[in-house]
Amino acid sequence: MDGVDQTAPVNTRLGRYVETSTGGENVRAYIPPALPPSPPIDLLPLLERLSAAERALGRLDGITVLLPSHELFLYMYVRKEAVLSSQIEGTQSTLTDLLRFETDAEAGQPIDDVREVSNYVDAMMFGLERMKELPLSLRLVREMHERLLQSGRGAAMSPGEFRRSQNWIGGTRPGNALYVPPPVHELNGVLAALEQFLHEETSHLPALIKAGLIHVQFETIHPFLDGNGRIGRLLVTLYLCTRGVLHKPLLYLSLYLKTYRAEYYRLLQAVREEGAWEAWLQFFLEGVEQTANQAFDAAMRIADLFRQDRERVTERGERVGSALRLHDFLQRNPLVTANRLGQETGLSAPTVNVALADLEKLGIVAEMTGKKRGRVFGYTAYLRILNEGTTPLPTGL
Ligand SMILES: Nc1ncnc2c1ncn2[C@@H]1O[C@H](COP(=O)(O)OP(=O)(O)OP(=O)(O)O)[C@@H](O)[C@H]1O
Repeated sequence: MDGVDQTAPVNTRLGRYVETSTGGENVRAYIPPALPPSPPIDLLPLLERLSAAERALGRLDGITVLLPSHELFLYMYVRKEAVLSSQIEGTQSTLTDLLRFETDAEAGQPIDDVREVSNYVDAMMFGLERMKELPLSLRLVREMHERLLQSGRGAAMSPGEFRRSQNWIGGTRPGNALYVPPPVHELNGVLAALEQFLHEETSHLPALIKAGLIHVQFETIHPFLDGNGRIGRLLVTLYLCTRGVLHKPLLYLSLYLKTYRAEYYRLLQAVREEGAWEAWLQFFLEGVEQTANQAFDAAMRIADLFRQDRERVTERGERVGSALRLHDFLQRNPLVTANRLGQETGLSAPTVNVALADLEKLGIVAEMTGKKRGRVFGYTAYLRILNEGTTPLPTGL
């Protein structure tokens, strides 16, 4: 490398640069060394954070036993993550838009935005199912990517395929980019090494630490033309599931990474430029702890809400059976059309209408469109908990 001080100690955590030409310009592309970092991660200053994150994660994982409705929570949580993760990417859809889209009701945001979020849900659900038959691997990552970009804006960005052209991050052209990931001819090598690290057991690093290393390495490689952030965030959760740290995919870091985006990007950059893995890991573990605690707290509040609302419906004493049936259905579908409620619960249209009016009087549901036809009902307090943190940022942030 030019300009390297030959007397300075070599930082073996750093990779190498190669000249490559793209967009008519010569740029220096970075090739990261394989994981784990060498010299090894200094775990001592991380221990306190690590054990706090592990505790929080264990508590969250425990709700799958504690909470009878954990499948519902997971179902909604996957959707919330899809909204947040897609907002990082720039779509303005809200959870309500997604749920409306899924109930065939009109969404408030451009259809492309909502479709993108819906594709993300699809990619996640697919990945979770596929992991039952295939180990976490490059193949699985590509298959998820194919679903993520299956339609809408992403369709032109080679869904399911690792890139065949040079990309860059930050800046308006390769020449002024913040970072240029590995050139195409080096991709196979760095990706194979990453795949190997997904399965290695000789480093004896804690699974959470490894999840943090894997995320950064994936972003540094940036193997796709688009969707690297979303797939890289998903990788963290799927990895923790394969390692048995989580029994259900309940941890999603998007809100944390969105909230502290500038710091997040700075730390990614510092790993590459200085080998500053420990600083990144501090930040990552803090994120795991915060996120796991928030998710646990939300799950508990949701369980309480369901119980209290059930009691309120029962105490009313009139037409309890049909109102409870609707309440039950709304827990799985907090946004639903009156027509669908009839179809799914087997109740007649007049019975559904009366039960809805009862639930409205109790303040449990509210009509969302203000229209006479195609009415959509929402389980408002439940939606409020689910929507926490998902209000889109003003554009430009
Ligand atoms: N300086 C950087 N070095 C390495 N990776 C970076 C850097 N800045 C950002 N990134 C990563 O690149 C991701 C964005 O890549 P890409 O646009 O392909 O993904 P996306 O899923 O379409 O977008 P997003 O992550 O914004 O939702 C970021 O989420 C982050 O993980």
